[in-house]
Amino acid sequence: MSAPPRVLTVAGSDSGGGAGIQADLKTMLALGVHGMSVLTAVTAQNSLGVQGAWELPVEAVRAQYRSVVDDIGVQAVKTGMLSSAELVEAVADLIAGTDAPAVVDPVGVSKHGDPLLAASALDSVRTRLLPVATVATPNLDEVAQLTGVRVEAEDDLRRAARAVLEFGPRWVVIKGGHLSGDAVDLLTDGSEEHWLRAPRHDNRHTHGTGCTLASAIASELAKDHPVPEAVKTAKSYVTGAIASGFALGTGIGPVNHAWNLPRPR
Ligand SMILES: Nc1ncnc2c1ncn2[C@@H]1O[C@H](COP(=O)(O)OP(=O)(O)O)[C@@H](O)[C@H]1O
Ligand SMILES: Cc1ncc(COP(=O)(O)OP(=O)(O)O)c(N)n1
Repeated sequence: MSAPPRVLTVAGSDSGGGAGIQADLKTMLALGVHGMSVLTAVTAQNSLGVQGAWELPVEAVRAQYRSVVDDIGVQAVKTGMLSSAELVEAVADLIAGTDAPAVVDPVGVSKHGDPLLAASALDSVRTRLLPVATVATPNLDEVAQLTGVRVEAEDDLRRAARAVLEFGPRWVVIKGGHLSGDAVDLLTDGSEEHWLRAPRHDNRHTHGTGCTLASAIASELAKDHPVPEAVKTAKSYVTGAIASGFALGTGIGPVNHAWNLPRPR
């Protein structure tokens, strides 16, 4: 049996299993690729928010990355919570030396408003990480933090995309998940535009949406699909996962990563 495409997530752990490394690996399994992980931080997290976060030393992050890439190899990399400027810069350098597409989810804060990136790391995201991204996937809060552009309506998405592209990613997906009405995202490389529209599901259990979309894009890129096709497939996957997100704990439950499998939960 031949090996499936290999995808590496460089991200933090969510003890509740809805976002972070756990969401990434579940997404990768559901989309038929071999998921691997470089842990950057550990969070104590549940349906109510983040109760604590601890960063790993930069040498532990580098060592995990080298172990995976030098022996097993990767067809795509995805980044999530990177926590500090030092980790952002180390990961940007590692990606720059890897011959594989990189999906950068510039995670800033969790859905509950808990910070997952130090304010002092924003400049490193702009100048070191975004330039090595094949696809960057900021949400509207991250767009505002990184560029100062405030998106209040679908009409603002194009301006937001241009502002992010100034930092050098090849493509950007501006996620309109925090607007009202249809869930509309804009994918563009500055010349092509793809508007990705899905019905908004009135389901409060949406923990992990951003991690899931970015990991799904990385999984499809690892299968050698072009960026627009990869993002469209990823959008359909995350939409299905949101439609069947379920209650866990007393707060916001996770999306359902298994919704597309032969025996969904
Ligand atoms: N209620 C919803 N119904 C359908 N799609 C949604 C909903 N909320 C978010 N999305 C979609 O989920 C993906 C992740 O977006 P978003 O939730 O904004 O990311 P993040 O988790 O980084 O804040 C996007 O494709 C967005 O359009
Ligand atoms: C460890 C960790 N990484 C990333 C996030 C943010 O995940 P996201 O998919 O944006 O989902 P929400 O937190 O917004 O529901 C996280 N919470 N934890």
